[in-house]
Amino acid sequence: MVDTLELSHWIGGEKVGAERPGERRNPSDTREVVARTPLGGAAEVDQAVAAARAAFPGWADASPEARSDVLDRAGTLLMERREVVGRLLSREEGKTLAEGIGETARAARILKYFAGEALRLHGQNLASTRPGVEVQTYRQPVGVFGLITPWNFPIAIPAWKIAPAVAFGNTVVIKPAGPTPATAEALVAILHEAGLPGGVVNMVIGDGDVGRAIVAHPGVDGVSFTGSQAVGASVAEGAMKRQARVQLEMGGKNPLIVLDDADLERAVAIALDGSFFATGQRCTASSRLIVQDGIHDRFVAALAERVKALRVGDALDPATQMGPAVTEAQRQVSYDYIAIARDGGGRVVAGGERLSLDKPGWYVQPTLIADTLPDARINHEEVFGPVASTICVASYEEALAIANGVEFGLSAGIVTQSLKHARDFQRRARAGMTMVNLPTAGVDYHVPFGGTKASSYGPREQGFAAAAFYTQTKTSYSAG
Ligand SMILES: NC(=O)C1=CN([C@@H]2O[C@H](COP(=O)(O)OP(=O)(O)OC[C@H]3O[C@@H](n4cnc5c(N)ncnc54)[C@H](OP(=O)(O)O)[C@@H]3O)[C@@H](O)[C@H]2O)C=CC1
Ligand SMILES: O=C(O)CCC(=O)C(=O)O
Repeated sequence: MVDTLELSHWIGGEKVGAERPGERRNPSDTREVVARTPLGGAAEVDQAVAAARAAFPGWADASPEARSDVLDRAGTLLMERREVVGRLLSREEGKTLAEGIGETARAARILKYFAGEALRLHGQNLASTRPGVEVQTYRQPVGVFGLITPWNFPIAIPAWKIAPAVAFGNTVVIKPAGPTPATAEALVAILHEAGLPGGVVNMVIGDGDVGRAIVAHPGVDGVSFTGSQAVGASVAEGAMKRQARVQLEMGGKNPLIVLDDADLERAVAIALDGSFFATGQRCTASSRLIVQDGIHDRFVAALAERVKALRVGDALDPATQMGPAVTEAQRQVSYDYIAIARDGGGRVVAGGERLSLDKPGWYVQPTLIADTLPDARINHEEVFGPVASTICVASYEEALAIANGVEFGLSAGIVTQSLKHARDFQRRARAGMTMVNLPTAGVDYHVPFGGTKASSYGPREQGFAAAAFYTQTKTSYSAG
């Protein structure tokens, strides 16, 4: 039997919350309790915001080098422990061990990247329009940020919100997603072990009420949220009502276009990765495969074979290629959309049935549905599970119009050997990120991340773009 972790909130550098009525079960084997958790509410958010406010002046005035050193040490510790933390992540979230360890290493690199960015924050020196006057711009910390994170990247997303916030001198209150508090706590504990002063990063574990209390709190100067569009809209409304900064990363209905001239094997490998890795639970997942008629039948047949061959199983089993859904509810969403696609005329060519393994877990068959129509529900609503549909088209122009014809616009991909079509797609795809001969999912950490239309709102996240959200500009005029 494996250990059950006893989790705590982190407030002012202390572990708080001795009562632990909440529990998180292992989605690969629901008999196993991964963690017992406190369930915070408005009172804990109040305490956490007070701690963050108290820590803010000292942290904002700390030398960039001191802030950089903490992030660098935390990155080193996390990288050293990536196997242990990655294992916890996979036990808690259900992605495969390779994916869990890979995500943990990615979080460690994000911490180290922002250790560098802390030292590179810069302003501008300009000539004034008036003689004898100088103008300078500075980037200064904003204050306290509320960070509300989802379960699907339980360490990378907290890392890419916490790291820029603290690198640039802010303090934070983070609310991790209900299903994945233990992985988030591992990150917060490592930051403290690396020397982060108490109160700079506070964490309150709980449900949506904790998120609501953060959004409404007058002591929170900005909110960064990743999750569903419905909750994102309410977060934006609440934050804007009191003029707090807000940044939202929400869903996708990401298209992957496969043109006739694509290399078949390569196209199939790209679709398999984009649609099914991480159990399809990525906002960047390829859920619409838009395939030109000359390659369509061969592509569907070859992809169906690869999907059927995917080994679904316990996330910790090294032979597993796809872990379970994160929760029973999320598994049900996949089942529901398979039924919706069938009702809409789709033909299931792989998966589509309920899946029982030798242990109780929230397993779901990876499912490929062919012959769907561009305006069918399955091609407009985010599934967030291992379910992809194909749409057959006659031309590149038709494919592009369908790719752009949804309310989301996060990531969009094309597989082709035509430079002309690849370049045109990069220009005309209405998405925040375009991928040529690459899966729609799987992004770098040092460049901007985000979408258009209903996928994102506010300044971009990650990489050098993060400074726009986590700093404010001061313009200073001086005359000699
Ligand atoms: N773009 C992306 O990366 C992601 C998109 N999604 C999409 O969202 C769907 C549902 O996933 P889910 O995790 O439930 O997403 P939610 O939007 O419900 O949750 C995201 C985060 O917001 C919190 N939250 C919930 N309600 C509120 C509220 N009223 N105010 C403030 N914070 C709140 C959640 O807490 P708690 O977990 O405790 O409820 C969680 O920490 C998925 O099927 C998928 O379509 C999900 C994850 C990531
Ligand atoms: O595709 C990626 O690497 C990132 C995906 C992501 O951020 C998400 O699913 O929330």
